[in-house]
Amino acid sequence: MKRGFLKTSKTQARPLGPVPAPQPDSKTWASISTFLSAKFKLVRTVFSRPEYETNDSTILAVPEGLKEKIRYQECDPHGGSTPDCMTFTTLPNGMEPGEPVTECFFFPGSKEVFMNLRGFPQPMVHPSTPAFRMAATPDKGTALFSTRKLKAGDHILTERPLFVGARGAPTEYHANLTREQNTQYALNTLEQHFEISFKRMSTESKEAFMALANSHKEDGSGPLVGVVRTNGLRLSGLRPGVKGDMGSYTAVCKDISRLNHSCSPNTSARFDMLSFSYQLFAVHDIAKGEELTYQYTPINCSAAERNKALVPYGFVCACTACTNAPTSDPRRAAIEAFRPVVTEWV
Ligand SMILES: C[S@@+](CC[C@H](N)C(=O)[O-])C[C@H]1O[C@@H](n2cnc3c(N)ncnc32)[C@H](O)[C@@H]1O
Repeated sequence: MKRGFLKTSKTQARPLGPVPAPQPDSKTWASISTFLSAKFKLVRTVFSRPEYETNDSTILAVPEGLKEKIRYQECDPHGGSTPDCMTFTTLPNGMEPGEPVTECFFFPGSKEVFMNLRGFPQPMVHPSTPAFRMAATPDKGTALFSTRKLKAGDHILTERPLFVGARGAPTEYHANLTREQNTQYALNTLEQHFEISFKRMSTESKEAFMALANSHKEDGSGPLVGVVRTNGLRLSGLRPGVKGDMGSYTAVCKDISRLNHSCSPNTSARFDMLSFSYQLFAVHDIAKGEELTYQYTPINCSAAERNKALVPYGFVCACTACTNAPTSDPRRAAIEAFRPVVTEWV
């Protein structure tokens, strides 16, 4: 899960929020909205991605973000696409009214990954007995709890995401703006793209989406970008020919996104392509009533490194591995040292 942000003094000191000029002149905004609603406008753009993965509270997009050039053609904000166009679409297609569907904001080629899957879409497979409930905690907001004793490997829940989208939107890079201003500009553009997907959601999905936590209220993120950054699970491998970070999307779920972080999580999620849904499994035996947890960051590093990575989520982890770092850190370092050997053999 790539998540949220921050109320640290460091962050608040960062001059991102009221940046003077990425609210460019009205002419520039007009050109963005023209771009979004354009039918035939051919715009050469650069891909500048707000840097979600930084381990500090800085969000940087450009100029390092000039990683990819996209050509837009006949972009239809109401859905549909051409082969080289960003796509706003609803998946799976052909669902009965009321069945869960996902609003998607895709790069070229991702929708086709699903449409070309033999047998797509398949029905979602749910666990035989419900295994979780959502409840408030005293100190960690809303959380999920097990409603029965679970064994490692047990299926806890299945759900289709509310939203799956690119983690950054193609934006124009303005040489006359500062790095921070371009970052803000990229965030604003991303918000506009997410708005298109949001408007396509059912009322129920909109309510569920906006009810999710937002730890990005003070860093220049718009309300939709804030929710996505706080709650998105990384979803990789959906961009043919694009590897690594640039090939991954973010997925926001009504229930799974309520899982709080632990450095010793007791669940793991997998995305099932054919049913376009996440399935959550227990990775340890779990007692009835125990909180279900998930890892937001890599966990085989030191407590200090983990908590640095968690800064964007706006909390300090108080799990036992963090509170017993002198004991836990060497153990995790030993596991990490051993891991490449295991990987080689499996
Ligand atoms: C994806 S949401 C998880 C669900 C969230 N608790 C809610 O109320 O919807 C991420 C946010 O939950 C909170 N959170 C998650 N794990 C936490 C933890 N271990 N300790 C304290 N707060 C946590 C943080 O506010 C974080 O930004």
